[in-house]
Amino acid sequence: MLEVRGLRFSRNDLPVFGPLDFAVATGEALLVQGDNGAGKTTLLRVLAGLLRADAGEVAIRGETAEPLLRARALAYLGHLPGLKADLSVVENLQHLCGLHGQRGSQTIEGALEVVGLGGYEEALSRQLSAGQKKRLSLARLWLSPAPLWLMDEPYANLDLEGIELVNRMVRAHLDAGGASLVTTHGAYAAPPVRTRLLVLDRRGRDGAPRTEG
Ligand SMILES: Nc1ncnc2c1ncn2[C@@H]1O[C@H](COP(=O)(O)OP(=O)(O)OP(=O)(O)O)[C@@H](O)[C@H]1O
Repeated sequence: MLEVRGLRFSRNDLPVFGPLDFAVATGEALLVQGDNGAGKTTLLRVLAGLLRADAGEVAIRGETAEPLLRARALAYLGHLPGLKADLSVVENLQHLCGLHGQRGSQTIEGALEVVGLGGYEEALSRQLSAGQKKRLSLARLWLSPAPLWLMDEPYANLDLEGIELVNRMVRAHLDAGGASLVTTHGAYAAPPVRTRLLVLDRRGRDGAPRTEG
């Protein structure tokens, strides 16, 4: 699904990560681990095409990841929910599905039930708690037609049931032929699925990242 070769990123001439080489197959999750500041978010933002790498190649299903292909193939769940505060829960999902597309087999109402937000359809997103906002972002991911999920700390702000929800969603997505990258600094759970491990490490900045799995 995803193949990365020699991927390197620096800020103000200071290396953040890389060069990194890794691959994620269909049906697999890649767990990206590292301490605060190790570069996990930066890596996901580079893969999503939101930041430009200094060097390296990213291929999706064997094709160079040009912007249009990234837009079709990747769904990014970031730290910030990217919601419109004055739109309702349903309106937010309609807006996001308009921008990013929608899986034919899913409805907005169904996705809200999946993430435990049934009954909140008309609530404004600014009225939601942090965990409920995360659940709304997860509903957006659930509706996305993209096969590769980039999930930045998906467990943050979630209660135990929410952690189980993320695990169920990742498992279902992989079973349906998807793949996923999940960052964690280790304080949260990890999906109990077939998982590769990529450890980003501040020592990686001198060119020695550890890749396992
Ligand atoms: N917008 C920015 N401008 C300048 N430096 C940044 C910016 N965002 C991140 N950094 C720096 O880049 C490095 C990697 O940050 P990144 O957010 O990728 O780490 P992380 O592994 O996701 O951390 P955390 O676990 O705290 O979320 C850090 O040293 C951080 O200070």
